[in-house]
Amino acid sequence: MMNNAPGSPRPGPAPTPGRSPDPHTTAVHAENLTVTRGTRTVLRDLGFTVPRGQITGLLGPSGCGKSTLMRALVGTQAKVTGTLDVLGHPAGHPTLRTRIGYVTQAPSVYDDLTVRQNLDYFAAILNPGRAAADRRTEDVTRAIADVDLTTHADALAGNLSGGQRNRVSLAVALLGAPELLVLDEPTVGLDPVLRRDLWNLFHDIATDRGATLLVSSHVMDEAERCHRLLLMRDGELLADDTPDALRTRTGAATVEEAFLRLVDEAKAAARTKETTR
Ligand SMILES: Nc1ncnc2c1ncn2[C@@H]1O[C@H](COP(=O)(O)OP(=O)(O)OP(=O)(O)O)[C@@H](O)[C@H]1O
Repeated sequence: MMNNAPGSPRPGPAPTPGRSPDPHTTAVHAENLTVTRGTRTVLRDLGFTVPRGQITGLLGPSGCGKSTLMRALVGTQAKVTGTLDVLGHPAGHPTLRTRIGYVTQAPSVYDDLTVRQNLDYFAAILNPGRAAADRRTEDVTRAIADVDLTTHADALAGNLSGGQRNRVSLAVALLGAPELLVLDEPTVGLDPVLRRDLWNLFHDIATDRGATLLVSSHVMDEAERCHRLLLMRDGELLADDTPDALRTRTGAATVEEAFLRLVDEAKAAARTKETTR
């Protein structure tokens, strides 16, 4: 749990025992989560939980605060206040480093190394020493196959397409078999076949490995592929529900339509509040 003073440079542990849901079933728990960037409050008073072993989609228009929320979760965002627990620890806790895989929007790969060399490098950081050499080779080969880059394993990362480079970053995140994968818009720039294959991989990772995935997107049709959704707009949470429940509750045929109805409801509520002041 975390209750940071505004302006603190990093989320720091300040446990409040007994208030969080069971960390065996809950991967992320947030209460009154607020983030300031510069002089702007970009996340306002968020409260939600992310269940373990499922895919939760973080959806909302560009600039609504998805990346900021992900940065707060992995402990790289300053000026975070409120409660944010991740895998039973305050966000940013050192023991979380090897338990979370985080893929940013900008692929973090070395252009002058091949795909395999990139993976070998990160595998050596995760599992150093000669004794782990065989395990590293296995892990690297599996991660490259997971993201469907086996035929490009010996290509220089600098010669790959944008989508392929994104997949190298994803393979790096998969190396340590993380319990929580935080993926910031992983399907941007991918063709429909690769998008489908990646979503199938996300489901395999959740089902076969029991991992939790938090995947951001501003493409609403990807919402239908998630077990649960966090719908955001302007730094606020509009909904925390399953796609089915959202459609039923709003009487909408699609999640996109449900989102638009929730936006209209929020605007109407804000107008009512304004006129009754
Ligand atoms: N360094 C910064 N200083 C001040 N404001 C910032 C900074 N970085 C981002 N912001 C603002 O914070 C808000 C949330 O940005 P964020 O990148 O989290 O949105 P997003 O939903 O991930 O957008 P996208 O889908 O385009 O990546 C935006 O309004 C953005 O302008």
